Amino acid sequence: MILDKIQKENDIQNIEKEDLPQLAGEIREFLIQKISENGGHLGSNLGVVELTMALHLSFHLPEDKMIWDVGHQSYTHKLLTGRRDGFDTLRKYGGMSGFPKRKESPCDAFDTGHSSTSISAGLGLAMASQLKGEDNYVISVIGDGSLTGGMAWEALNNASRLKRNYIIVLNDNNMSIAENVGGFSEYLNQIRTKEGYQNLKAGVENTLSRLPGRGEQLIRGIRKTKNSIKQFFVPGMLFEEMGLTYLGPYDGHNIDQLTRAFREAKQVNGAVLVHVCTQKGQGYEPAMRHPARFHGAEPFVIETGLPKKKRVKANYTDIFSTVMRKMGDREPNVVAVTAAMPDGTGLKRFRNMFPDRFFDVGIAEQHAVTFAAGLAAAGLKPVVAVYSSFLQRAYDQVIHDVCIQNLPVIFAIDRAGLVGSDGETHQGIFDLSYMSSIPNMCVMAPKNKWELSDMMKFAVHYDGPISLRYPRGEAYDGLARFRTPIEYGKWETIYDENEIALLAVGSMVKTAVEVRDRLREMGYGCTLVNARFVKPLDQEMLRTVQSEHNLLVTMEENVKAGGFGEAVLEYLNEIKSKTRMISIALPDDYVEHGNVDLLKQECGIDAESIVKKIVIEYIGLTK
Ligand SMILES: Cc1ncc(C[n+]2csc(CCOP(=O)(O)OP(=O)(O)O)c2C)c(N)n1
Ligand SMILES: CC(=O)[C@@H](O)[C@H](O)COP(=O)(O)O
Ligand SMILES: [Mg+2]
Repeated sequence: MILDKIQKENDIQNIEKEDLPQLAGEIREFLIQKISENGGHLGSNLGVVELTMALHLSFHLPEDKMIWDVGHQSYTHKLLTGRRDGFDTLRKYGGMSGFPKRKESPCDAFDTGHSSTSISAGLGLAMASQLKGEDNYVISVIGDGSLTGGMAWEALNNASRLKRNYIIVLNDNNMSIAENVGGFSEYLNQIRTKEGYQNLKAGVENTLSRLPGRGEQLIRGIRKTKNSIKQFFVPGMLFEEMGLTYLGPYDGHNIDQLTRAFREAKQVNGAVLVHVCTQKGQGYEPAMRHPARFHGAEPFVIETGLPKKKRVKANYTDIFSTVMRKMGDREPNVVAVTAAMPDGTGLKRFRNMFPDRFFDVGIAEQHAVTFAAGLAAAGLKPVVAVYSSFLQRAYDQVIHDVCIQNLPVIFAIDRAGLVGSDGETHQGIFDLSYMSSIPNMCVMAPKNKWELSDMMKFAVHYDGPISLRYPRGEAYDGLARFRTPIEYGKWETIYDENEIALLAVGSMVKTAVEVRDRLREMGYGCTLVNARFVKPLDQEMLRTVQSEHNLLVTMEENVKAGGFGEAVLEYLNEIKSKTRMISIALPDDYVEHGNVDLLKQECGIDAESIVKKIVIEYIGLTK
């Protein structure tokens, strides 16, 4: 196998040119095999095999710096930098990350995970090299989807300042996770297809030739000053006018063409954009046919492309999806907004039924929030469905555009809590803190699948900003008989006893049920409160509960700092409570990738760890 010859970075440069296509084939086979076992981002990785090979043939690592936007497509890069064995533990606890990590390899120049950061980071690295007088190359690889993010354009706007070489590779596969959206995407689309380009060219020439007197002259002038009219009228024009050099478009599966392009790009003094066209899922039929499903795949059967495990129970996203569909029927003012995640957030069904009331704004969380604020200011009821970690981007928009004006925007925050194999960048562990810190924001979390539906119904009639968070994965279907109506700022008592009171938020109610069962087996009386509202707190209930128990235990799947436990503690302090409290929450740290149950154990928020902690504390209290 040619792949066996790749033991470390730059080894690819010793492979014979005629063996490169075979190497590409072996890499694809390897990736399909490993991702079918462990899950991972298949489509994007299959799409960039030749592009990554060409980059590694053209640059020298780790001196040259490659930054992978989002980083979900960095698997071939990992393979070519000596991390083949890591694929056995891909995205597992303690194993290799699915994203670039500086701590994993000196060849990973910058950590990524959230989109549209690579140009800013690359520009920073290039500018630093310029200041230090270094002569290495810096390359940012960004997808067409990630180029819908405003941050990428903020960086491009700055790139013309650079006086040394800096290469931006636009990997254009005409897809985000779902179809890419927006004007720029359509522009690329037109250029990419030969027909589109020909039409554009003909159109431009036509228009110019109709200009009285000077049209023909203008066309001749353009042809003279640029080596072809194509170069002038492709997106290059846009980039060139921004002070960048544009090269392309190139066939992203042709290693020869790509290496020649990079040779040319290296000659440019300043920022240069190399436009490369690839096919998502290249080389694996099911991934080419279903790019969204194979963007991030669960383990699957290679022959059929079908998932290895059949999902039996509904997850929270499914429940949200159904609620939205029904709400769309009943509430004509409800509109839905997503930042490039119609599949992941479950809005696809709403989109299909109410296309005019559905907005995919691209990977643009900040814009999504302010856009929703605009919709709300005009009397509509926008639901922004967004992953917890991606909403971090729009903190100021939530404050400045939604909450100061007290606008009725609903934030449906999916993937809130530990998400598992995507790791640090994607864990949704801050939203309770950042949403509760904002005046006017109401913060809720459902205990089970029915409560998510009830909360959405409550939210749609609530006149102000409101957020509800729910975790990735299977929806809890326990505690079905506890379905008291949602009342603003009121918690729900599920079990009422003495001694210890568990005050649990959202996903932690399920854990609290288990904790309570174990404590009761040990002979402790245990109250269980579903703290539905994190903000406002149910102060009335809290006052009563603290007076009737010896120990309060708050439980949340969120970092401790600024979370539910701190809010409760603050109130207890305010009323000069003497009742002892334990806060079960995530540590002041980033949580790496791995199985969620394992991560919970590591973080001490699983039932067993909680019981141990409570018992030690309680025995100490009652001695
Ligand atoms: C801020 C942010 N929002 C959403 C996502 C989820 N996300 C990951 S990859 C992706 C699509 C990226 O499209 P593109 O850059 O074209 O890469 P491709 O998958 O096509 O290779 C999205 C929306 C993210 N990682 N970061
Ligand atoms: C790379 C990225 O940001 C997404 O593809 C993310 O991995 C999706 O996560 P889910 O699998 O939870 O939808
Ligand atoms: Mg893309």
